[in-house]
Amino acid sequence: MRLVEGLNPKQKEAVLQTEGPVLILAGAGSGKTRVLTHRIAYLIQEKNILPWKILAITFTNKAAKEMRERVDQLVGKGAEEIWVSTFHSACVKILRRDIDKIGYNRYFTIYDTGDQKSLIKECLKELNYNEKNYPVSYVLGEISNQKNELVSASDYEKNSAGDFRKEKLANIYKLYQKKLESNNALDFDDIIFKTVELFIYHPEVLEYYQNRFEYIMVDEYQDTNTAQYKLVKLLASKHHNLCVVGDDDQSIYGWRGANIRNILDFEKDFKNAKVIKLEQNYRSTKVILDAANAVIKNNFGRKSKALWTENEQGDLIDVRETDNEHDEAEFVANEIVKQIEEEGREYKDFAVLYRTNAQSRVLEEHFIKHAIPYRLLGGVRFYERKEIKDLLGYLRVIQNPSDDLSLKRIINVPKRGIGDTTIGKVEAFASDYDMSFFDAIRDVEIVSQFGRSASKLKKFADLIGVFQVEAQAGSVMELVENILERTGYLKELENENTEESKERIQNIKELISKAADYDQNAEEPSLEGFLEEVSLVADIDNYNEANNAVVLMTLHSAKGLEFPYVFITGLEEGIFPSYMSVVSENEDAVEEERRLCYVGITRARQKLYLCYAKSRMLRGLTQYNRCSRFISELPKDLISIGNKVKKAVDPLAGIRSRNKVLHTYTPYQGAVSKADNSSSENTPLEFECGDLVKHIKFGVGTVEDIRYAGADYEVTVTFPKFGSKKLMARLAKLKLVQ
Ligand SMILES: Nc1ncnc2c1ncn2[C@@H]1O[C@H](COP(=O)(O)OP(=O)(O)OP(=O)(O)O)[C@@H](O)[C@H]1O
Ligand SMILES: [Mg+2]
Repeated sequence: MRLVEGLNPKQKEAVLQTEGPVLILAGAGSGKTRVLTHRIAYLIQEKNILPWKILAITFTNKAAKEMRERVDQLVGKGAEEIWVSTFHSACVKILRRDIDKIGYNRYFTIYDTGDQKSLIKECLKELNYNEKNYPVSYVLGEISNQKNELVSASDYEKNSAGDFRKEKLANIYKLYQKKLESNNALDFDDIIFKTVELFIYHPEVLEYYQNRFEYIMVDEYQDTNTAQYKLVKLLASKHHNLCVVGDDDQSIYGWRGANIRNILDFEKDFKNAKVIKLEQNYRSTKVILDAANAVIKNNFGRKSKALWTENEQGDLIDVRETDNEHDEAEFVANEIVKQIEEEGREYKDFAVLYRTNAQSRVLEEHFIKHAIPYRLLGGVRFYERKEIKDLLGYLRVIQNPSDDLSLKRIINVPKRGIGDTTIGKVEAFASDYDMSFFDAIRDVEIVSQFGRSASKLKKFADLIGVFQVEAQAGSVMELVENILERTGYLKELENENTEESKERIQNIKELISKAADYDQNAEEPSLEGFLEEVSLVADIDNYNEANNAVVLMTLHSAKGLEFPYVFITGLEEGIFPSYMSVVSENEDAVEEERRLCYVGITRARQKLYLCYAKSRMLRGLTQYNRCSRFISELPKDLISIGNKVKKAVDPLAGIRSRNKVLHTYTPYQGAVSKADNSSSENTPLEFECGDLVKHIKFGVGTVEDIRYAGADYEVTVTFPKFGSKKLMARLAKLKLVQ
């Protein structure tokens, strides 16, 4: 059988065991993803299962695409009919068919974080709550947690009775949800939540999919949250042919609600589950694998696994200490150049990983200096740029005129003389009569009440009406070009003729080519399909292996990928493991960081570099951190300490002792006026507005305001549990949190 050739006996067993629940629990690089691909091919080719009866869930769209290509290679045609997608894409497909049953219509918009924030701000304003007491990101995080746990706004309200703060949060959650509904919009968490809701309230819909998906497979199962788990359970409860693969040691999304229990309790939840362990690693050298095992061994409460490999011993792990982040970046750049020149490597063989996106800037600078081509995943995303969001705003309104949020974004962009007062009036009217903004301005009689603005509103509504007709014709690219021209958006940017406007025009061109690309390649191109694709792209989806460039990304993004050479940078206490995990003294948080480290190490096939800097300037603050505990957990015989490491500090000595993070003070440049500063000998504070600080009793909070007050500063801090507090900075011993 060609399909199982080249698989080891355990992998073969996992492919052949097609019936009933199966858990493939295995360490990194043991071929889990490969097994899934072969399993799909086997089902189609050997078991004659129709491709459209198979559902495979992957973690990124990129992984989905790759899996489809691999299946294509293995079985030839038919692969396009398999549902291989992320949780979100699969659910959007399901919702587009039946969401009208739960009070939305199928042209719903998907809101990103920026949209969500705007909506929360509207809610706070309407409820008359102070943003300082209810910081937007905090509120959103809280709502997201609830949705991931399948707690609806009304359930949350019931649970919060008697708790003043929770009651307020419940009010925000309720209003936020009401607004989403009236805008016919879903946020990211809703996509899963609403699908589960649809299945529960409309068993006939569930039954349709239960019958359809005879075989279900889920990759990276350790990172599913409660809502996703419930979804899978519902879908699989008829045929029970559910195969999940995962590695508890690679669970790195606890902070996003992922529940490691889902994998550990699989055998309890699915009776007669067959558990298959894969123990041979095909990816990495012995040295790299031993290092990964040595680090993860320090976590408690894991299912023990013995990962081994037949691969060669390989190079020792290169541990580098540098003086600062620039030396670190310089080392990485030089090493890449050296490997390329001396070993005949290619740029795409290298990945540089870090804990937070902010660390990429210095690396980029040095790569540019050395003319090293690189691709950066993360940072400010293309679709979050103003001009792109404006254009998408138009597209969204054309597609879903109930989307008040997008409509308000574009109604006066470019300027067409519709001011805030008019917008306020229309909004009040629409809300009184429970209609959408667009319905109000589309109605001639209603519009006539708005005096001088009436004709402008009408003209705008007509323009959208024309675009709606044009959208039916199908070409998204033409629609985008028409919008740019007829609204005068492009002309305005051209007239501006600044560096910034030129860059915006470039971005717009990029959007046009994306639309063209979509028109050509989509099976059935439509505006709705284009918007969906745009909303669901993850950073990692933009990573293209064919590009010969070094890739820079966070450790989180690197999950599931592999590279011959891997650098992990910033291995310092307070950076990685993160400051929050170190100061919280919460062992679970440190263990999650350690799993992230395990993920990072196991991305490497041939050679691994671990870098740390004695000092690092990050977000305007210089820090002196000790070398990460993860380095000290490596056996000495696996590492070589490179030349640049100053032997004066033995990186392996005393690291396990409690680590201290030192910060140098940077002058505070916020609310204090110059006069105040010059008249004072006061030492500046180590934090400024927007920073996180820690208070012994209240915990971690956000600095909202700082005022100079004689020998000290009066600082206003909002704490998630305690609300807003005014504190004297030194007296209260506020400490900066990274
Ligand atoms: N039986 C095998 N023979 C040869 N190569 C294999 C075999 N099984 C897997 N590999 C290779 O090993 C590497 C790792 O496989 P894969 O990505 O499927 O592992 P994984 O368990 O999904 O890893 P991760 O935990 O990082 O997601 C890939 O390059 C794959 O092609
Ligand atoms: Mg995998």
